[in-house]
Amino acid sequence: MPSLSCHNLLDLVAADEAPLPSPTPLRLPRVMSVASPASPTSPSTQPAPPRRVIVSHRLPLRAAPDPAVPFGFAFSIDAGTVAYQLRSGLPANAPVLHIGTLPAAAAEAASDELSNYLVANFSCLPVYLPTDLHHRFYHGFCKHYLWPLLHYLLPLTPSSLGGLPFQRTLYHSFLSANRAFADRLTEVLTPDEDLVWIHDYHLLALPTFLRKRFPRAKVGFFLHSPFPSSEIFRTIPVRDDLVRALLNADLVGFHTFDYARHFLSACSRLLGLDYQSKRGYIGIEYYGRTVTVKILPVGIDMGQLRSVVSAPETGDVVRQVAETYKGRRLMIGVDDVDLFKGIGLKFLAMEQLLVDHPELRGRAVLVQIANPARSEGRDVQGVQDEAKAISARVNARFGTPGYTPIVLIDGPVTPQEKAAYYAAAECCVVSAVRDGLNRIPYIYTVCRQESNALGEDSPKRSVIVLSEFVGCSPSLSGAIRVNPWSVESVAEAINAALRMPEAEQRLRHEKHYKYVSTHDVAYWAKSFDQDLQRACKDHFSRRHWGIGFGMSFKVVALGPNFRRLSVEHIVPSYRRTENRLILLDYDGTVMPENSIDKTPSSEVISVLNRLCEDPKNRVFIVSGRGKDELSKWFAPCEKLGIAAEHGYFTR
Ligand SMILES: O=P(O)(O)OC[C@H]1O[C@H](O[C@H]2O[C@H](CO)[C@@H](O)[C@H](O)[C@H]2O)[C@H](O)[C@@H](O)[C@@H]1O
Repeated sequence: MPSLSCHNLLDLVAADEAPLPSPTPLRLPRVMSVASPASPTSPSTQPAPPRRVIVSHRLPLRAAPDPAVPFGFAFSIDAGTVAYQLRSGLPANAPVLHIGTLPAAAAEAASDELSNYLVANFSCLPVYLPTDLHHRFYHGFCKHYLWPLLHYLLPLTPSSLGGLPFQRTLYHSFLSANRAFADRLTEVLTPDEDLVWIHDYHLLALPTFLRKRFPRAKVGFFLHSPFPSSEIFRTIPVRDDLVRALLNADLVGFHTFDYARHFLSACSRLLGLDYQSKRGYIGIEYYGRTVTVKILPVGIDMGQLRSVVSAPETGDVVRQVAETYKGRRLMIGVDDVDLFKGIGLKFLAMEQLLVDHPELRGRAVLVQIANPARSEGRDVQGVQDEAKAISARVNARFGTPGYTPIVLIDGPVTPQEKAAYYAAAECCVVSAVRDGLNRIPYIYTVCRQESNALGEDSPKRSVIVLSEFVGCSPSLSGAIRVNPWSVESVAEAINAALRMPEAEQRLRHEKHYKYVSTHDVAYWAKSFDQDLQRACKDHFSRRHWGIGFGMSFKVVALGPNFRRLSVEHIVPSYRRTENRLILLDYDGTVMPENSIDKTPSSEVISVLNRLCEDPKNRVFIVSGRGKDELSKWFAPCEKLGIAAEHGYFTR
């Protein structure tokens, strides 16, 4: 029976954590009129659209140390983050509030004054996590357990490179951090108005904490990482908690059909839940709520990228790069340094290319830009060491004076320099062994199209060699798809790319550009935002009951006419009624769920017979149990109807 659950039980998960410093309640109005900096002010007669609360692990901020300014850091918006870019798809006059942690460098600056300053100037409300908790949450549970696992890396041995085995204490840190986000939201949320959009796997548990406090809150969640096959996901010791947490959102978004499919199969296999597809929407029925599943990959910020590509300094670098690699076949790769980007495999493919195609020696060049590592540990060091070792070996084997086949750039590279390399390269190689989406091929396509640095009239063309294990693969049908684990196939794909006739390159490029430029980040955000509103439209007409303890908390949503049965209601109705149909489930209804002897007691038989004696009654037992067992048990109740095996047999 639904009951209001104890408020404190969810907090028990943090029992073995040092208590979080109790946040001084922030003096912020629940509804704030902080509009997006880019937004025009709404006309005073029109009510502002609901506020959008964007929750991500990190705030979309940069922080440059500067002792001369208040708080010791010069803060600015980090326009390269999806959390910021998505604003372009939200209604222009909708207030926006970001919630997340400070940039790592500025963590020590935490204070209430800073919070007020960041809200007033950037619409960013920081979540302050104690350093140790933040470290165990992010570098411990997130980066060394959950993230590798979502990318199909099982921690087979305690010393596995990259993935650590599940540790309950780290999981508790993860929950504590998620709870701290919920605490912050609780201070400022207007639950019946605001639309909350949570981002990525770091905050997978947040919907449960939030739903517990605000049963009617409008909550969307987008997973930027892959959702792996349920065979992988079900190895997580707390798998049910995490699936239930996602189901506490109203809308759950994925980049690809496959990720959504794996999620649906995890719901089915772990919780026995089914889904329905109606009018293009996938819905999972969960305790009276319908959780909508959305499939739409993130896009890029076209306006921002265009301004980088068209900057005069970018044009200068494009010409320099073109000059440096004149007469060569230039390819580009840009990857974060982590286990899944397959940089080492890419370099091996480059070596294989030069072995198999001597005519490309002295000509083919791969410029590989390594973005700074986002994580720490032996795994990241291992990737860096391996990349350096393989490139050094290939360069020693095939390099000649003035010719270096693999140019590894692992120092800082400005967005303009990156754009210039993309614009100058005739092919882009992405060989990640697993990646949620990977927007590099999108950025490459746009840079090739929009740069005019090598002459206005030069025809636009590009070729992409793309791993089939990354999320953008299904949307780039003109790419040469490869299995990155097969070094020979990648080498052959690169060779095919370099030999592709220009006309074909142009056709493929056009197709990609058309897709990328129309499915940009604004398109994605707008679509998610609209679907979130649609998914929450019934919230007001339903009544909500919280049930379950800790991470298994969920909300039961009931229609307005739904009443809890009570003896006071039933008896007068029963007496008034002339013709009654009484359908009784067996296990858990007629007999207690936990009774060891499942045979109906003599009391049950007698009550059923008394009900059946009344000529106004028709009484049925409806059960999944077999017909033989039920007919034997209820032989003494001759007038009782039986629907056995979920109605397949009736008596
Ligand atoms: O390293 P983290 O702080 O844990 O963040 C994980 C990654 O987040 C971003 O990538 C993810 O979102 C991208 C856009 O949806 C998607 O292309 C990518 O596949 C996802 O992994 C960020 O861009 C990465 O650098 C982070 O590693």
